[in-house]
Amino acid sequence: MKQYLDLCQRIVNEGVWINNERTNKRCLTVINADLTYDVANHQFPLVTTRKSYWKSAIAEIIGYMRGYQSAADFRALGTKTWDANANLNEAWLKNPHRKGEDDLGLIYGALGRAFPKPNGGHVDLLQGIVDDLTKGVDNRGEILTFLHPGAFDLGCLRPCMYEHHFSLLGDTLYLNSTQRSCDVPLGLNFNMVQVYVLLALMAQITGKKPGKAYHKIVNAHIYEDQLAPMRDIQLKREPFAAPQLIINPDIKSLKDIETWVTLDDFEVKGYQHHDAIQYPFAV
Ligand SMILES: Nc1nc(=O)c2c([nH]1)NC[C@@H]1CN(c3ccc(C(=O)N[C@@H](CCC(=O)O)C(=O)O)cc3)CN21
Ligand SMILES: O=c1ccn([C@H]2C[C@H](O)[C@@H](COP(=O)(O)O)O2)c(=O)[nH]1
Repeated sequence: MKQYLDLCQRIVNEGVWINNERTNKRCLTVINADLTYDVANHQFPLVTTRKSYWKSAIAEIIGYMRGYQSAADFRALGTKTWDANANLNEAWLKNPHRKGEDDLGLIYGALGRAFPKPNGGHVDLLQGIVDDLTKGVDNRGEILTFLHPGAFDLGCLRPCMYEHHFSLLGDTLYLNSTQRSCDVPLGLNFNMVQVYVLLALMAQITGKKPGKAYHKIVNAHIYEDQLAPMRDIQLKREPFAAPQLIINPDIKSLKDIETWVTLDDFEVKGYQHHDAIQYPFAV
């Protein structure tokens, strides 16, 4: 939590105003931030200085692991966070590749679970990583990437957290996640949870111990209409102690995640938080 608040404060203190053409909003921006989550010691990085909708965050990462490409599937799992990008994003609505209501196109897991090969066919990157890690293999390239520059016009949004690199040291699993663009008040509140959960879940289904997760952010920003509530309300609050995330121990394979897992398989204990703050969302 402290590292999150430090980043927010750093943007307020040192950020540079950059005009963003896609959203037509100015963003107070810094370059480069490195966050670390101690998954081994259950340091769940949930924001406490406002109410965080952690179930939505977990629904997103499960949807990515399943290769979802429809906002309707994300809604069925328990989050409406992809509705605006599917159905209100002007550029995407005009894009001839959009297949109608709720279609997101080739985003995130739709690429990571069926990454097109230059010589034809696809590779399921996530399945390959799970198979290797289960056997104790780390080939120094256990990389789940959602980034395919040739597919940018085939999806509603380029992936923000675009790469997850898994590593084994003995039977301890590590994760390095990279994010190119980060909406710190809204997106990061979710992305921290997602990096933590991705390492915890991958360790659980491959029979490894979770170690640390390292989260690299390149462009970290606060949109102009989010600045006042962040600076004058959220940053004035004292954080509470970190809560605990409990994951159903019956989740034992990628198949389980693909077939029966729901948000009821995740529980947060001891979540003390300040009141909700509704931040504007830039489409
Ligand atoms: N501008 C922008 N910021 C983002 O963080 C973002 C995008 N666009 N587009 C793609 C996804 C969608 N994400 C989202 C979308 C909405 C919320 C949001 O509205 N969060 C509210 C309420 C969440 C709820 O009720 O479930 C929040 O207070 O956190 C968060 C992340 C993250 N990503
Ligand atoms: O997981 C996510 C997804 C999206 N975001 C934010 C970062 C930006 O504010 C927008 C994406 O806009 P681009 O113009 O494509 O950079 O969404 C996030 O923080 N986390």
